[in-house]
Formats: sequence, structure tokens, C-alpha cells
Amino acid sequence: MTTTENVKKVAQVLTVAGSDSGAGAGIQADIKVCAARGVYCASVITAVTAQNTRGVQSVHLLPPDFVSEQLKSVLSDFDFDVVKTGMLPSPEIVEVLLRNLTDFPVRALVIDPVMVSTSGHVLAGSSILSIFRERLLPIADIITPNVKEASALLGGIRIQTVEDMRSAAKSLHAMGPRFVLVKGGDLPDSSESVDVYFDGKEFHELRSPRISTRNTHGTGCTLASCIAAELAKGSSMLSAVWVAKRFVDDALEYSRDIAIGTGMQGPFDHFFSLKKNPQSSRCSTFNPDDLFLYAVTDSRMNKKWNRSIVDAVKAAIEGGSTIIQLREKEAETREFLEGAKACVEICRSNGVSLLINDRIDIALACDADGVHVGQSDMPVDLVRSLLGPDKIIGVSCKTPEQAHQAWKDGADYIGSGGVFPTNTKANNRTIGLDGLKEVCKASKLPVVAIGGIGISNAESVMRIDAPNLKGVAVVSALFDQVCVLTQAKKLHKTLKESKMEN
Ligand SMILES: Nc1ncnc2c1ncn2[C@@H]1O[C@H](COP(=O)(O)OP(=O)(O)OP(=O)(O)O)[C@@H](O)[C@H]1O
Ligand SMILES: Cc1ncc(CO)c(N)n1
Ligand SMILES: [Mg+2]
Repeated sequence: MTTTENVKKVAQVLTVAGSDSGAGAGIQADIKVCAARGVYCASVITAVTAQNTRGVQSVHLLPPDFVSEQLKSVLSDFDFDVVKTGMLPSPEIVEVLLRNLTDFPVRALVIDPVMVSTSGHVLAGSSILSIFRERLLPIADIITPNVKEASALLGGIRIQTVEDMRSAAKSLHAMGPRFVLVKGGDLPDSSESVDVYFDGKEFHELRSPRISTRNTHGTGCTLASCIAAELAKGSSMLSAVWVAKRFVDDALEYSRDIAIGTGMQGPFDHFFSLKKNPQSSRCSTFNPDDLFLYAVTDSRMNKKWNRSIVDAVKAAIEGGSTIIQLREKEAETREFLEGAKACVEICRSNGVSLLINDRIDIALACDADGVHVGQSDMPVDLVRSLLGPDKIIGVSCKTPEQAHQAWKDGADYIGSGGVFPTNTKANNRTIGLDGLKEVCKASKLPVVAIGGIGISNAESVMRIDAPNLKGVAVVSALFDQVCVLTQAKKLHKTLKESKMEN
């Protein structure tokens, strides 16, 4: 027994699912995901499968009474934030789950309606459909069917396009869950992996390039468990879904070429973040491609155009900005913090990272994704020790020496400029395209160009032919304008066109 003093609450998930002896999917995947996301995971087993990378050889259902015993044991003892379900192989097992959830109400319920394994083996047959539709879906916070499962729940309709996925999500929402995510991992002929999210009013399409790998066994279980873990830590639903999508994406990318088992469907590594950068055991989720269209806010410009920081950020994101930096040189701390918190919420719901210029204290207080510092701000190694391994740190560099130091100190990217003269920063030396090229050549880190860049000259910057130049950062080109949205869209288009030419 513990006293109520000095107790530390740990986010807790309960997974109710089947065991996969190959450990790529099912209970084993769920526990690994939660551990990787810093969340405790208890497990109630509904069935045991004899399964490997070649397929499912055999399935053994646990007696419903024994599933009920397990549920009672943990639900009466633990304080779960979220219950997540995977394989629920019979109506009797769904029935005991429903009964236990009535006896021990939970805060959030994530339902992954597992029916068929990727290898084609039936894990839960059509006998579960009516109890799912009538009793389980109506109490779910989110359901995460793949296209085949969505089709089965809707009586066998055809789902072959993103448009079909949107209408399926809408029909499934009408069955009662608060949110629906139809996963498109198995959609035929697509260069992208697209999931469709519907909240009852709005749709979001979560897109990522399809990763070419055999190691996709367990993507569905992983996605749903990661959503559950993020919800348990207090995320909003859309932000949990985005984090989960990125987690699967990063895990697949990291595990693209690993070889476990001899079959067609290998497992992937859920602990990629511990291994990505062994020297420093960093587990950054930073994606250098996010530097593509980097929007930097400016308090003076917002004042001039009578715009709140929140409106500025919303418009920049809607126009295609891929990362946001708040640079509020003149704002009072209290006001800046309030604005920053609101912007963090907006950015999270859109899967866009938010950085704070210079102010480590604000970044910590609003739980921003990272900071950007200049050469005369706090040194990068000290920033890293204050922010910890997960946050993004960018640093401004004008010379190859500074670029090398930034890498040694543990920065994630470099902002290099001013490339062209600018009014935003007084007395700032311009390094020109040649200076930018030199920094890129010397840098082991990804680089974003900054300083006087806009629609008219963005192409010349992107053409310097440096593989680590990932994009441009802009201030006036977006925010010293009548319409931020229009300018962001135009600049995004220009950048995309120049990228395709390269
Ligand atoms: N090759 C891939 N590249 C990138 N993302 C992928 C790929 N395959 C699946 N995903 C993503 O993985 C997540 C799970 O989707 P998927 O449609 O594969 O679920 P599932 O069929 O339930 O998976 P499972 O194999 O566990 O049954 C989705 O976010 C999907 O977009
Ligand atoms: C036990 C189990 N649950 C879920 C899936 C779906 O990936 C699987 N293959 N095995
Ligand atoms: Mg699945």
C-alpha cells in the first residue's frame, strides 16, 4: 500500500486482444507500443494464435468466463485511462467485455475491429458483426477499421478509393462512435498511405508516402495502441491520431530492411527511437522534410495587420506551412505564453511541429516541440540539457565552423542566412547564395534557408543543389501581407514546383 503523498500517477492502458506468437501484432505489439510511448500497459488475452511471418496456423479462443476473470482482475485494481481492444473473436467474448465495462466504467475506449490478418486468416468472423454494430461501436470513442473491416461492418460495400473511405467513415460514424479512422494501408494502387479521419463534422486525410517494405505485420495494432497511449497521456483525439500515424511511419522507415522470419510479412521495430542515434540515445521525432515551408511569426507584423498570433498561425498552416516558429521579440511573457499554448494546440491538431524562438522558458511552459536559437542566445548543448532528448533544436549559422559546432552540440537542424537583405532583422550580415551553399556543404545537419526569401526568389534558393537544403523559412513573405493564407499557398506551390525540377 502507498500513502496518497508522494505518489506519481502513471498513464495506463488496458489492451484486450489476442496473442501473436510471432510478436509482431496483437498483445505483444500493444505492450511494445505503450512501453515505447512511456505508458503502462496491462493485457487481457482473448485468444492465443499460432502465428509467424508466414501466416496464422491456428487459433485457440479462451473461454469467455476466463476472459471475464482477467477483466475483473485488472479493472477492479488498476486506474486505466484508456481501454483498447484488438481481436475479440466471438460474440460471447464481446458480451463479457461489455458487462465488465458496465461494472467498471472507463474514460476512453479505442476499438480496433480486428477481423482478418494481413495474410488472410479470419481472426473474428461475421458472427461478431451484429454485437459490434449494435452494442460496441455506440460506446466507442474511436474505431480504427482497415478498408476490409470497414466494408464488413457496413454490409460488404466496396471501398476502393479515398472518396469511398470518406463515405464509409461517415456511415460508420452514424453507428455511434465519436470518431472514426478508416485506415488505407491496404488500399490498392496508391503511392501514398492515406487514412481518413471523421469527427462527425469534418474530415481529415492523414497522408504519408507508402514505405516499400515487407515488414508491415502489426501496423494496425500499433496504430490503435499508439492512439490509446497518447490519449492516456492527455492528448486530444486528432493529435493522438497524428502522433500514431507518424509513429507507424517512423517505425516502418527505420525497420524497412530488417529481416526477422522467413515469410512474406515481417514484424518491425517499435523501439527505433532508442536506436536511431546510439551516441546520444536521442529519440527525436524530427523529420527534416518538415523544414520545407517554415513560417516564422513576427509580433510587429501581427500588430501592423491587426492579427492575433493564433490567426496568423492558423492561416499559415492552412496555406501549407510545414513547421511554425513563434518569434515574438516584443511580447510580454504572460501574453506570449497564452498565445503559445493556443498555437501548440492548433499545431498538434494539424500534425505540424511548433518551435519557439530563443525563449527556452516559454518552450518548456507550453510544451512546444522545440526551440530555435541564434549564435548569441543560449548555447545548444545547454539548451539540449534543459529540453531533454525529444525536443527539436535549431540554430542559426552563417559559417561552416558554426554549422560544425551546431552538429557537435546536438542540434537537429540549421537555419542559414540572411541569404538576401531583409528589413526583419537590422544589421544582419547577408551571406548570399554562395554563403548558403558553403554552409550546406559543411553541414551534417539539414538546413533551412532564411532571410529576404519570398515567392520571387524562392526558386533560386532551392536550385542551389544541396541535398541537405530542405526548405525556406519566411517572415515578411507570409506575415507582412494582406492575406497570409493566399501567400502561403502561392509560396508552397512555388517551392513544390522547384523541388520537382530538381
Ligand atoms: N507500407 C506502408 N507505408 C506507410 N504506412 C503504412 C504502410 N502500410 C500501412 N501503413 C499505415 O499503417 C497504419 C495501419 O494501417 P493498415 O491499413 O495496414 O491496418 P491493418 O490492415 O489493420 O494492419 P494489420 O496488418 O496490423 O492488420 C495506417 O496508418 C496506414 O496508413
Ligand atoms: C493476435 C492478432 N491480433 C491482431 C492481428 C492483426 O494484425 C493479428 N495478426 N494477430
Ligand atoms: Mg488490422
